Amino acid sequence: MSISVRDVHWSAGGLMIVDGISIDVAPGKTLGLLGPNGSGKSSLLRLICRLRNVKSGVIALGNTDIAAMARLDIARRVAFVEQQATTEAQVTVLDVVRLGRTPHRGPLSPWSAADDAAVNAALRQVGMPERTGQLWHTLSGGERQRVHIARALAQTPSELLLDEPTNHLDIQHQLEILSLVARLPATSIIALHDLNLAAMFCDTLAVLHQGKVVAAGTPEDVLTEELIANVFGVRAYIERSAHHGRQHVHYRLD
Ligand SMILES: Nc1ncnc2c1ncn2[C@@H]1O[C@H](COP(=O)(O)OP(=O)(O)OP(=O)(O)O)[C@@H](O)[C@H]1O
Repeated sequence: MSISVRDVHWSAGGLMIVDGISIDVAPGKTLGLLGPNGSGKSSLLRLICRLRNVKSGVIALGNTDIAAMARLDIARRVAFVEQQATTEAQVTVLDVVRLGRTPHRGPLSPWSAADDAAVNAALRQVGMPERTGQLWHTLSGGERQRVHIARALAQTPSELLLDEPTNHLDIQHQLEILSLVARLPATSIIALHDLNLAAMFCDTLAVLHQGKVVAAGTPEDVLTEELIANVFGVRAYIERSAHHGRQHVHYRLD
């Protein structure tokens, strides 16, 4: 496995927020992390890149327990696009995306052609190659989100963690970003609220509820009317899309 989470617990404020979670993501695959607000998705992503330390259990990248890895080695392979990530105001798009190269450069090493290539490729992938000189604070919400994704791509990660990356994006860019992530050679975990986009673009899904995994597997196995009722409290009708062949959720108001 590329990412392996084994019986991980994490608590804060006297509450067990990640409560015995186990998930695996095979190399190059995309896992969609679903669950209601407050179910523990962001907390789990922070544990996987060791922004937080597990209380118990093991998180491994490849065969290596991240608790035994140097922070720089984690940063060289794992990129994280956080929800509502902030960036200092007086920087340009190019400055932000260049930050993605930081883990790969020594304190004295000059900026290289490889760094340039990674930054330019990342800007192209999110459709922002013409915006390099624009100041961060003048960008729209969706443009900021795409620049943060470009920063993560410039890091050339082998594991990519995205916390609600479609926030603020118009539908065209939601589809483009998710299809880009699904095609990348990196192993990805994407926290998502849109069940239909998750079914379209993810190889597997894991559904969290109150800090536990309550369903995991292919979108077809996971997205059932019963699960949606039990976890999200919503009535739904599910069919296989005649257009893309994946599960499609229709929400019911009756
Ligand atoms: N440091 C902390 N101290 C106290 N409670 C915390 C802390 N971090 C997270 N929580 C709580 O843990 C729960 C899970 O939060 P988390 O952000 O992981 O949920 P989420 O599934 O990502 O939610 P959303 O879909 O709303 O983004 C929430 O109830 C949150 O208030």
